[in-house]
Amino acid sequence: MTTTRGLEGVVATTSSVSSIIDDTLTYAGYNIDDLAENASFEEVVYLLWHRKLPTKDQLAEIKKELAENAEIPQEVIDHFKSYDLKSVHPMAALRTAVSLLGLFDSEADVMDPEANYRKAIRLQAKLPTIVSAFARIRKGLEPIKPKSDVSLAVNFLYTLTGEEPSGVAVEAFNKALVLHADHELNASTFTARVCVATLSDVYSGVTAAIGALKGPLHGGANEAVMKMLKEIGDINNVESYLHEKFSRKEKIMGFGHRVYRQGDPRAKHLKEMSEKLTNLTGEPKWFEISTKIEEVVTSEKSIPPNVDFYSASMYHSLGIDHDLFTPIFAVSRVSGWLAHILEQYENNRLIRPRADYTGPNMQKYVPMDKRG
Ligand SMILES: CC(=O)SCCNC(=O)CCNC(=O)[C@H](O)C(C)(C)COP(=O)(O)OP(=O)(O)OC[C@H]1O[C@@H](n2cnc3c(N)ncnc32)[C@H](O)[C@@H]1OP(=O)(O)O
Ligand SMILES: O=C([O-])CC(=O)C(=O)O
Repeated sequence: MTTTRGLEGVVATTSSVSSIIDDTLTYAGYNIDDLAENASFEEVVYLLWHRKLPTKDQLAEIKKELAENAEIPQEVIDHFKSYDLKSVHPMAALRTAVSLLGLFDSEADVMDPEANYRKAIRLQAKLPTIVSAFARIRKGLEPIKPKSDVSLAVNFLYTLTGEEPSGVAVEAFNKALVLHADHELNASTFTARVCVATLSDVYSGVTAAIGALKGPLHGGANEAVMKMLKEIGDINNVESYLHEKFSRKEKIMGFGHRVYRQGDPRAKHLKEMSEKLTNLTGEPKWFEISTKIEEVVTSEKSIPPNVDFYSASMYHSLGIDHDLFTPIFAVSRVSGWLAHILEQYENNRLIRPRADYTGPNMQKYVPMDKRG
């Protein structure tokens, strides 16, 4: 048996949801640059789930369905309130809340395609509300009821802050949602597919995926980037900080990618937004530190930034708590997970690779009193 560590380069399934070919990312054949400039997040959700752009009526319908399903059960809110949330990471809270949500869905274990689509709508609609409710409850604030007639981007920012978001904030947030929505067979999507390939349910698949996204080698990197920016604190500290990291052979968060070689096509959009928003908020230093980091890491290590690098300073400029960056990634990526989960059910086969055993052989059972 030959082993491929980390399954690098292994093609584990076919998929028509998204593709990465020669460093170009497409959702159902539409280039990410095109979608980032032109599409609403709801259009992208529809595209990922149906592989075609919605008509005006179809878009109105999915927007209505998402807005109408955005409220979460009072029990989930009460559950959050029953914990001391100071030391709870919002990704752990989200993972638990999604699992809990399944208990309030009478269709949770109904496996027909229509029921699974309805669950996809409910999950996509409720994830933003879970994140904003958690963020408020841990500050001693009451959660805010989502509106039934606004976009998902508006609803998230509104239920987070209680204020009508500015046009600039909505535009930037919508674009970030579009850019994070899907990414072929990344670790969390693969996790979701492995889970539901046992014919487990949609809630289990999404719960498992959230767990995989949480780690700093995957979605958790955006929070880690902001931590690094704060540790550096001043543009004059960038080189010494990075050189110390290089000498300790530590990874620089927000750089590198398993698939992209020349660079992540999403990073330039986030870089543009980070520049604009950090200037608008009067804190250009976060952008300046970021570009200096990029300059040093690319010139000395030839490793380009990924999607998690400039999203950090961009979300910071929107006034979002740093540990909510990864949950926001999940708010967008759940659209991709759900597209892949539905695709997996359509043509399912159990996913079960092999392991090359490296332990001892021919061991004989030793009674307890003879063990050294
Ligand atoms: C949404 C996302 O998930 S995007 C990725 C988010 N994650 C991060 O930003 C964390 C930092 N980056 C990384 O850890 C990696 O680049 C990953 C996890 C993204 C990809 O990992 P892999 O494909 O397994 O690459 P691997 O870790 O083997 O790195 C290959 C080489 O590049 C180096 N390298 C890769 N990324 C980095 C980095 N960010 N900083 C410094 N060196 C790096 C490794 O040290 C290794 O060097 P070596 O061959 O001398 O040992
Ligand atoms: O594809 C990957 O390995 C990670 C990534 O960029 C993503 O999930 O967006």
